[in-house]
Amino acid sequence: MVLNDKSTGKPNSKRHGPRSGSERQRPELEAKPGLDARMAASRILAAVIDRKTSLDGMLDAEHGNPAFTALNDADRSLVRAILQTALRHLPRIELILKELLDSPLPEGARALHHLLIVAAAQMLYLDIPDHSAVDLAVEQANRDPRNRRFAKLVNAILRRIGREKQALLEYVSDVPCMPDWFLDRLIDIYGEDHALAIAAAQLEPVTIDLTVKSDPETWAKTLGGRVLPTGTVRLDPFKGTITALEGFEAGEWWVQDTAASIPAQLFGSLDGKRVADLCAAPGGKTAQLVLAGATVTAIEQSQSRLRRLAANLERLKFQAETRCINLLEIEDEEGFDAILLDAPCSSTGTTRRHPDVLWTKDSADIAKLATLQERLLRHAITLLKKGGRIVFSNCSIDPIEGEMLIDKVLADHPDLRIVPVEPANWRGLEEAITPRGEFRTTPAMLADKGGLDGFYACVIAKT
Ligand SMILES: C[S@@+](CC[C@H](N)C(=O)[O-])C[C@H]1O[C@@H](n2cnc3c(N)ncnc32)[C@H](O)[C@@H]1O
Repeated sequence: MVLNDKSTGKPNSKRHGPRSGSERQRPELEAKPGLDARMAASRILAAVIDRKTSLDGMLDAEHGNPAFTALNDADRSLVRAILQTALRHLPRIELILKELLDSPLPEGARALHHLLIVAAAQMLYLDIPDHSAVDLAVEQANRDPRNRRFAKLVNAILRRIGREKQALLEYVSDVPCMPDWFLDRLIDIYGEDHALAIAAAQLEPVTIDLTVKSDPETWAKTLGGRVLPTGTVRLDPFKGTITALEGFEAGEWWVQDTAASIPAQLFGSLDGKRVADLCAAPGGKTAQLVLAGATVTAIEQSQSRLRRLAANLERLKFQAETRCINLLEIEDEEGFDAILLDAPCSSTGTTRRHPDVLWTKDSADIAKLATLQERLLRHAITLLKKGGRIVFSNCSIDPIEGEMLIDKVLADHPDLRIVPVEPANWRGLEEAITPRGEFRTTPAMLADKGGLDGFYACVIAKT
């Protein structure tokens, strides 16, 4: 490898000034298959990294970023794959570019940075032929007045990536793919080995997990999956269309990460109980509560998300009362027998599926969300009957949104106590149960079975 070979080509300073007439007549708008997808990917990457916009909303088929919604289905899948890959491997790709550049990109050359990241992600981590990625990136540079003068540089850097791919991948193979602030935080919390295992786990392909209404063993056989300690049916690997699988139309199962299936199971039987699911949409846990025999009130403040929940319950042929309201406005004199509060959180446990999370949130966001969760939990407690149980959960791996928050609330409530989870009921997941009986999964756990999301769940009883 020639990492310090400075033959990468330089910005063409002659092209700095106003464009000549002949340049202006370039056939710039000639259609080039795949170019729109790359341009959309670069634009959306800019929104994630520079403007901290979450990826999910921008990749929504109807209301997403216009550059995305304008694409056909194949290009949309490609953009999704490019962005997930680029964000997952961002520190490694940035390091490779840094090594190959003679000098750092000019201050503010963000469009060029994003273009290079998008192209390099395809060449290094996706099955896209090098020549196609390079040609499209050069064309993309030529079409953007901000990047045109760097087209030769783009060409030179990307060709080197093509030539030296294996050595470059080897060179960055130990680099944890997380922002430093987050890795440092994980090391403080979990120790270095576990933190690095979490960083490695988020680069593994994600599995498809199904919660089934009944008989997981038979469904595992039917769908070619296996049953996990949570009762989840895991399809791994899965390629295809979920909605085409047997049992989807009939409403026999729903997609739910195995870690996300844990909190609602912690109540045990809910036969005849009146249960509130306070942050309910899109409804995976509402469905579990109905399945466990509860009469469920599903509370959700977002109208559009509540519509999704209603559609999901309809497919599953489940019934629940639904209310579109901020849970802080609810009063219930009778009190619920049980409450699930699956609170909005930093989602730092879901970076395998949502690699944008670490690039759109920071420690101040996490602290803010913890404060919100505390308010929600304190209010939820007022809605619980004496003798009732509340399960507090979220998909963060930061204890300030979990264990520490529970400590704070319990310190003010002598009438509340943690009901420890019984490890004997969770064979194969014992490592996820804390000494005082909470559930604390991280993406580094269940590694031999394909991993799981990071989740926190705690059962609290009111006396
Ligand atoms: C983590 S998601 C819940 C996922 C859901 N429990 C499931 O398993 O499908 C959090 C949800 O809480 C909703 N939410 C946030 N704050 C709320 C509030 N104050 N009142 C009601 N719903 C709220 C959000 O709109 C979001 O849909």
